[in-house]
Amino acid sequence: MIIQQLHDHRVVLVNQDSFYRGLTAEELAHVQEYNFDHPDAFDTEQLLDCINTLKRGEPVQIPIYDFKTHQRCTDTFRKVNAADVVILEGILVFHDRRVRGLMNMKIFVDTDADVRLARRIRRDTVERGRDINNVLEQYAKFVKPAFDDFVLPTKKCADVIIPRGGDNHVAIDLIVQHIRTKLGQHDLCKIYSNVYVIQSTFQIRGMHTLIRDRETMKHDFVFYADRLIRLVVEHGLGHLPFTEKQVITPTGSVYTGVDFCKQLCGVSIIRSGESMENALRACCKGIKIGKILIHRDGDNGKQLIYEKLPRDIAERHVLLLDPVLATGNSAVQAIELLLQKGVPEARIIFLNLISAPEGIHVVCRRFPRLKIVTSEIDAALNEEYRVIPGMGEFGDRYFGTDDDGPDVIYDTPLKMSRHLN
Ligand SMILES: Nc1nc2c(ncn2[C@@H]2O[C@H](COP(=O)(O)OP(=O)(O)OP(=O)(O)O)[C@@H](O)[C@H]2O)c(=O)[nH]1
Ligand SMILES: O=P(O)(O)OC[C@H]1O[C@H](OP(=O)(O)OP(=O)(O)O)[C@H](O)[C@@H]1O
Ligand SMILES: O=c1cc[nH]c(=O)[nH]1
Repeated sequence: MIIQQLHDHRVVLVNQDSFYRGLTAEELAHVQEYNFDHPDAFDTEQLLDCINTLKRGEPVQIPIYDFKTHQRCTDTFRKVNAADVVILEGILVFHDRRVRGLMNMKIFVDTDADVRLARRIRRDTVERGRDINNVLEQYAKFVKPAFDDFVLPTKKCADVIIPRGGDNHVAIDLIVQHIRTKLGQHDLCKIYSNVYVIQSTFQIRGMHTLIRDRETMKHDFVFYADRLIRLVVEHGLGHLPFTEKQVITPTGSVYTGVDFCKQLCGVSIIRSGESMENALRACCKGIKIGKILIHRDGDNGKQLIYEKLPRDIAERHVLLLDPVLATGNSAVQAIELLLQKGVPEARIIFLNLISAPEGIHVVCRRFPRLKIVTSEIDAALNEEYRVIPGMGEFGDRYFGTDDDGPDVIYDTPLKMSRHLN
């Protein structure tokens, strides 16, 4: 049902059943004694191989198991293409810790025992050519004990437990929604749960097209950068905690809403970060704004030159402002300083227009509790540490210093030299 509703070629299904071992001649001779519900009945190593291959983005050949002959087809396989979402289903998929470790979301479908038995009788007599006595015997001897020993205990490993199985339309809708959201996200958001890319619209794409176009003049660059910055700031503020608040409307009715978070502070990384201050001030009346200046010297050398922050910054939620995240070096320096000043990592929201994947890896690995809010994640950094496709030097384009000869060349740029020369 999930796959039907998603109707998306980026979703594939893998059944644990396909990994049933074929029975040996000896086992076949005593098939009534064979326990098909024991974890050993599956080739879990092969299942692990297949899922790992799919997770690497490669297609796999999955065996085909015949429930009537208890054998695998020797010459045919089912090809499963590389996909963004792999749904693995089966009665014992949570038994092996290694298999569980490969899952991003674990769903346990909880159904009453009588429903399970009734379904099984119907299926095995109609689809698998068994008689009812045989089904009941197998149930009592193997299926029920195995459920108690191997299936039920794994219920606690699940992230979500769904009662009533396929009849639970609300649960299925929720799962489908969740997968759709994940499919719409950038790969880095799937890896790091603390990275948020604002939902793209054609308006946003249009603004990005303008600020990235090298033909765009300063006036338009500033106008569209400001519009995008305002959206990022509004989105970032949405990640602050809130408290519930009730007000009385002019009709005398109660409106239950929320109260904005207090104790905020903006911190801009000079110089480009200062372009984001107005948007923050426009949203948060009277907000205090601190400044940090970092000197970029060569590829790695970063030096803190200047900082001026509110004395009580440790008690505040900090909105760190810098429109470009490239190598992440400037951001790391600035965040380290905030942590030294006693700001808890989880209270820092880094607001950003364009991020390079390299910078996201660096910042997220080092500060997993901080949030990054950005409007687009670009493809990469080039060998000169410029964001590609990028928008060139943000600061020079925004502040109009991009036609001063050597200053536009990125080579070992010294932030300070631009400001002091
Ligand atoms: N008699 C018999 N039973 C088997 C054999 N292979 C698997 N089973 C039974 O089939 C069950 C697993 O099959 P599944 O089809 O995964 O069962 P399910 O997941 O509950 O239901 P489906 O939605 O129909 O797949 C186990 O409970 C086994 O008892 C077999 O070769 N012979
Ligand atoms: O992630 P990183 O590799 O550290 O690069 C990002 C930094 O580069 C830009 O500033 P720049 O040095 O160009 O100075 P500017 O703000 O004065 O333009 C940008 O505003 C960041 O601060
Ligand atoms: O491409 C880049 C990299 C760092 N800073 C910028 O402004 N642009």
